[in-house]
Amino acid sequence: MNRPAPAPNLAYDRVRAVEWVEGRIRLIDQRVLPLHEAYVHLDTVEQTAEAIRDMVVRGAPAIGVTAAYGVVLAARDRYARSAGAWTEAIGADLARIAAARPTAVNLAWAIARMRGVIEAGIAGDPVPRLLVEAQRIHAEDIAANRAMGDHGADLIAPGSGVLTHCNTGALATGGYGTALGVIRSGYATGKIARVYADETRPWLQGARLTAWELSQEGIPVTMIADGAAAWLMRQGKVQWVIVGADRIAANGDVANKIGTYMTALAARHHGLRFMVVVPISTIDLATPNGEAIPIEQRPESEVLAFGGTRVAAEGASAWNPAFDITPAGLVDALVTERGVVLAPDRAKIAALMARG
Ligand SMILES: CSC[C@@H](O)[C@@H](O)C(=O)COP(=O)(O)O
Repeated sequence: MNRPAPAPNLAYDRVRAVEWVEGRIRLIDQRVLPLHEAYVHLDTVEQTAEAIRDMVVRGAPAIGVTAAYGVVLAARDRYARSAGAWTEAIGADLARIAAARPTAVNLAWAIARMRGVIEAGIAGDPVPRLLVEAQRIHAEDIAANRAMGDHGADLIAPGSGVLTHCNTGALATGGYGTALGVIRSGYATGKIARVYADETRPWLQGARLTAWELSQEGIPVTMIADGAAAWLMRQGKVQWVIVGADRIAANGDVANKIGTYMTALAARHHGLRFMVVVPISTIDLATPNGEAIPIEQRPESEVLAFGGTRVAAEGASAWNPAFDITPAGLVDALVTERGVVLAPDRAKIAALMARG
């Protein structure tokens, strides 16, 4: 049951989480979607780091793309101040952007790639060369997402139901999406009949962002409270859980949005399959296992309050890790632009990365 090719005005073509527009970074403000479609413009490194930290832009690949454009802003400023000393001075700016959020390795990966271009030597004004590199990173991410969409959809039997967590779509990437890219491709080819989305407390990336992206394209999406996931599985409504990741360690352990681990546990208990969809830039061979992945702790207020109003009883405190670690043993398929790794482990991941 093949569905018609997607219309060009679909959400993933229209929506760009991050764009370079007339010498500035333009971000769609993900804090206020879907109620408002507002944009934030960035001119400086400080603004770039703040926008990443404050979740104006979020999602590992989108953070990486934003960081790359942030390096262009930094170079413009440093070069204008000192054409002779900008390459040393920019080091502090790179460190500042890299420190904005610790878990998504795409941030450090994009900055390292931009640093490589600087260290290779740029004669004269660095902006044109660095902008080309940032735009390459952006375009490569979109192409990777398209390839992952096809690889992941191939694994799914026609007419399946799937559960996803957080937002991994056009908003979280350069465009199209990782796990949501597989869902887009799977829906277009009749593999996926129904999508369930965890609301994803406390930021509600599922309810606000995933539901917004899918409903604009006419892909049926049913929201569930995060705590309903195991019971949904028990009813036989889903055959796959499909998620993205912020970092994959060398042994295949997966850091992703808090709540991912419990869906993986529940999937294994119910005999369902668990798919993790990432670009190669999310795999970090320098991190040996999940225990070595830094987990961002976010403010208590995100859990204690809702929409700025305190909902937890006075006197309660909150523990608010933004991510958790799913052990590699719970992952059935790791999907990348280079192809699929079933039951990923250290040796298979090393082989995937060596393929280049
Ligand atoms: C393609 S996005 C993969 C992950 O970055 C995504 O699942 C996620 O956990 C995002 O967390 P967020 O805190 O919204 O940046």
